[in-house]
Amino acid sequence: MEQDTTDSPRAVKLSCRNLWKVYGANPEYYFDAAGYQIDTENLAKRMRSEAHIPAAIDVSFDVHVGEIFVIMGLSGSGKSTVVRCLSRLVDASYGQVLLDGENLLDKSDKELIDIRRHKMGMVFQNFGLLPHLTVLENVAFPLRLQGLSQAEQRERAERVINLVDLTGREDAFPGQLSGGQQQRVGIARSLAVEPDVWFLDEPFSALDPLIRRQMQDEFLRIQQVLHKSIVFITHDFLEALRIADRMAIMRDGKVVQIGTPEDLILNPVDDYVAQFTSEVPRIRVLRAKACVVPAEGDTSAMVHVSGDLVVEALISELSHNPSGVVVDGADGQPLGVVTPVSLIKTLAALDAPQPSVSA
Ligand SMILES: Nc1ncnc2c1ncn2[C@@H]1O[C@H](COP(=O)(O)OP(=O)(O)OP(=O)(O)O)[C@@H](O)[C@H]1O
Repeated sequence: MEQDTTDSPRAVKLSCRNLWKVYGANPEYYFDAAGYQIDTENLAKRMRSEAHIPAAIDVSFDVHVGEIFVIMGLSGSGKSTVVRCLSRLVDASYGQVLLDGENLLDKSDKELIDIRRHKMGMVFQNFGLLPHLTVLENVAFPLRLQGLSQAEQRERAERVINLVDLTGREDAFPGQLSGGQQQRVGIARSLAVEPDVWFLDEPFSALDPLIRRQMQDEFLRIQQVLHKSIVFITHDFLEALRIADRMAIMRDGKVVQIGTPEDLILNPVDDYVAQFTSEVPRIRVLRAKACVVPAEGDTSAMVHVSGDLVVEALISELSHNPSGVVVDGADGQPLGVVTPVSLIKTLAALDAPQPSVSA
């Protein structure tokens, strides 16, 4: 059962409601105007037994304005299917995809082309550049489809090429660029249309680790400037941890948990989620407020730290203040204290061994 462990009041940009994508000869058979009559689990089971593949099963989540929403899951869990349904590159079998409150599944092909050209940006793992066009021409390509004048195409393309730090390479062909540079062109091209929502399907996974990290930094820098509403697929929890505001974990077509990376690490709903987060150093995620114990005795001489301080930095504070620190909440009121011993106990409890996932 999907669980959203966050409670964010931010405005919703894109909403996915009870979305199903079923591959097979006759997916419509399972749904009527009133929806479906049997429970989700049994319906998916029945589809599988009747030579259909339920690739997305009753998927629901919201992407807030300006948010980076990450989807993770093992191979075949349905991540790409969901994102393709959101952009209607494939048609969902059932459910709703609301962009600014309007259901994309009700739109005509013509309306959709327009929405995709003006409101959506997409970046894929294999870059998808046109080899016979230069960097400038590749980036300007969607603007040509929009019917912008040559001058406007050039002005906008140059602006986004500058944004991804490729100024000076406008006349190069994709084959003359490194993988990282090619993906920068892909990013620039998807941003040229000034999209409202931005879909990125494992955009950095073909890059080697060092370049990948640089591209993540670049991506975060661009997002700080542009504040797009983003759906980002990755296999890599450390990547998710760096970039996600919130994330969904998928398994066998279903969303099993939605939350901040910190929520997922600290409160995984099951072993599958716990397994994804097991490689993450807890001290980079855990915050002081999650480690407090009640104060005993006089704390007036103790240093105060913010409840949002990550434990990595808290350890450094404790090395200078071995009797402990007072941890304050967002309102400035003390939540409790952390001592070296209480912190070791908290971390030891979190690092208890997790059972492995087989899927
Ligand atoms: N065109 C298709 N026809 C039939 N089955 C499909 C089709 N596309 C995807 N599937 C199936 O749907 C399921 C979900 O696939 P999907 O590509 O969405 O997974 P994924 O989580 O994105 O995987 P990966 O991480 O390997 O890209 C898989 O079982 C896949 O075989």
